[in-house]
Amino acid sequence: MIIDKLIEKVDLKKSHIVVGLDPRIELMPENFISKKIREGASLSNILFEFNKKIIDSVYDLVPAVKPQVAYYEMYGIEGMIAFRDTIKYAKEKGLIVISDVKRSDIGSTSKAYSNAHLGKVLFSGKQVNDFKTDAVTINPYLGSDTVKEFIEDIKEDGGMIFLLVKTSNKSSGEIQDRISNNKKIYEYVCASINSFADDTLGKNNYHSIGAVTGATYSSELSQIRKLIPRSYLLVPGYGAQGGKGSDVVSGFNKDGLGALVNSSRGIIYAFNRIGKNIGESARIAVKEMNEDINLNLKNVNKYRW
Ligand SMILES: O=C(O)c1cc(=O)[nH]c(=O)n1[C@@H]1O[C@H](COP(=O)(O)O)[C@@H](O)[C@H]1O
Repeated sequence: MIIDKLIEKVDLKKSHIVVGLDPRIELMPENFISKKIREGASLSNILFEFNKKIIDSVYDLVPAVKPQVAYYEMYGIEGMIAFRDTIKYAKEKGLIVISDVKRSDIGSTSKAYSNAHLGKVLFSGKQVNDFKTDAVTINPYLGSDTVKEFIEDIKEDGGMIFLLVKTSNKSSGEIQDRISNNKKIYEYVCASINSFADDTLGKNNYHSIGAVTGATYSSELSQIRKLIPRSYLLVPGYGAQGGKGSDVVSGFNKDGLGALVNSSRGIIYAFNRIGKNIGESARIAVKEMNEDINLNLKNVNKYRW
């Protein structure tokens, strides 16, 4: 099961970090782009090579990466080639890949999304789902029938899903914090996560249905941690969105596990702040972030190692 492999890698690397692979041509160093263009590189190759520099510099320090599909879709077919190649390469380097696709639709279409990213699609005896990954993000606000399609695939194949619970953006409260029958809407999502989780418990006592909860809402993070104690939390919002180590510790359990903290821009574009090349800067940024989170976990007696 991916959840157990994930925890194994967290322990091996002593890190709770997910590096977000959100490539944007206009944010990459000009000399990197112009060199690639001179060499005749395709757009997909430029995007992939950028990600490869990051992966090569951090794969021994972190358990997972998270490519957000929008940053590939916006570059058309070339972008999606880079998405496919990035997933494959990250897996080859021993990383867990969380594809941030935020999918969901009516049941039959959810099934197609699930096939695309977690399940199997055969044509003429060959697997053709190029984007097969370890875990995906899901938008649960369409209801349980849409989520169940993904759950069938993870039960069969061992993958993981992370349901959006309390997102990191400014207006996430407009709907997610609304109260109905004395409960916030996101609390209903937590209850549904607990009900979905049967039969997905791994050997480390965490199940395969995780939740996305932003670092930018620290007190909600702490509440959600208690509502879904056996779920792994994916916590974006560290760094570029203002989240700090002290904000994310409430997402962890007493066993020192239970949360993966994502940073994308703060790591992949760290060369702007650190002034070394893309890879070296990303490595320094990851080490700093690891130290920050681990130190804060020590302060609250949740440091595992
Ligand atoms: O599902 C996500 O990962 C996600 C959920 C959320 O509530 N907030 C959030 O920022 N994200 C994603 O996490 C990443 C954050 O990027 P940075 O702000 O650059 O670290 C982006 O890929 C976002 O799409």
